[in-house]
Amino acid sequence: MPRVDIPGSKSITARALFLAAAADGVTTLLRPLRSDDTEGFAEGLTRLGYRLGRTPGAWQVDGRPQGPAAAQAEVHCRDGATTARFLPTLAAAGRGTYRFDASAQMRRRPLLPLTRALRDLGVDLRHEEVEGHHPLTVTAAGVEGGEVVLDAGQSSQYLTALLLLGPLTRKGLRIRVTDLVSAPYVEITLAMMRAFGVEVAREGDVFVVPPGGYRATTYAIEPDASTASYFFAAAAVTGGEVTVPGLGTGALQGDLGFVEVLRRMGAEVATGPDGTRVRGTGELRGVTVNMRDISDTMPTLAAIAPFASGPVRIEDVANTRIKECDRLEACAHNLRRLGVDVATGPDWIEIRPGADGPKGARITSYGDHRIVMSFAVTGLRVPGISFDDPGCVRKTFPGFHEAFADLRRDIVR
Ligand SMILES: O=C(O)C1=C[C@@H](OP(=O)(O)O)[C@@H](O)[C@H](O)C1
Ligand SMILES: C=C(OP(=O)(O)O)C(=O)O
Repeated sequence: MPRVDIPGSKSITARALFLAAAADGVTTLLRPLRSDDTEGFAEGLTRLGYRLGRTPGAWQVDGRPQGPAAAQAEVHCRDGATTARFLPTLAAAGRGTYRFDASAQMRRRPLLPLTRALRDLGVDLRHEEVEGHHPLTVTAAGVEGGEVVLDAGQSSQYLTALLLLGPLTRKGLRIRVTDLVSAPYVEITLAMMRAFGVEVAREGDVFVVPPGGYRATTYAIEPDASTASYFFAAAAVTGGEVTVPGLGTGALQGDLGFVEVLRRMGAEVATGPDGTRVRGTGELRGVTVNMRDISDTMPTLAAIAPFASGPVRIEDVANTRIKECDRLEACAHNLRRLGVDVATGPDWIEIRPGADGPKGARITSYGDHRIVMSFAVTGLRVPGISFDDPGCVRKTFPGFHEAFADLRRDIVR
């Protein structure tokens, strides 16, 4: 029965790099994710003047509580929203002039609520072309701190960026949050700040972050739960069994909650201290599910929905329209090409499986790793599925196609 070693979490690697760079001392990160997003994050730190030592299983970072060593830098954030939102925020704590640009895809994605909050805190930040989008320049002179109001209804990454900045400010931060999406990602942030010596207090909708900086440590990165969703889904649709070690009851990532959706649909799920196992039972029921907390797994569910015995309705996922692509439309377009009946609304998608089942088609990737990885799961049961841009998986899992081919050999009878 396949045990699948899933690469490290993108979200945890990005936060760990920020925290290690900001900490006093040398931090060792164990099992970091090596992918375009996290390599881009690490390269950005190097450009800002941080010293990183990298071997395949461990990265060492020389922390600088006073901020970037470089007085001037140009950083290209590639496609990574964590890079594009966290690094300008880190740079604001230093002294110098830092310019950030990103890929065409990332340039389209917003960050105005974050940059507005940084400006409210006194940071000199200019968008060069379109207000609230990359490219932008931060002319940094340290951050005093104080109270700030933030709308994180588009992205929790705005809140994570400010939380991570808090201990680097002179007075600390009080962040009043008016709306919040993807809330479990904030829990990851708080747990990791704790591991680097900072306890954030909560007073209703206010997050209180103390000043005083971070402590360097050795930090082990858990496997990526969003990546694991493709392997769990594969078990559910093929009647196979998949165990992912390292994602157990103590896991930090909300996306592990995707297995609860599979359980509701009929799969057998066992989560223990050391990992999670999913077994397909041959039954896959329709389901209505709110995915506001775990929306990176929306495409995974959409791609297996055609095999369900009834309609699958996914709700409260408006912000999937401002990810690597408009994921609701990308899923709908590709499902229709497979011959599946689909409807979408501003924040929902409903997939109505037909009697004939899906047929093969060339999937439009939209440069989105999750579209490719999700429809690869559909391809386990539908012959003739191919992709126009299979390589875009490099954003979070460059070895995905090889790992999935191994899984196919093991579980598809
Ligand atoms: O903080 C993070 O690491 C992430 C938060 C989520 O984004 P939003 O908060 O924008 O939904 C998630 O979709 C993304 O893949 C990673
Ligand atoms: C939305 C995603 O990435 P990010 O926002 O970090 O670019 C993702 O990985 O699905």
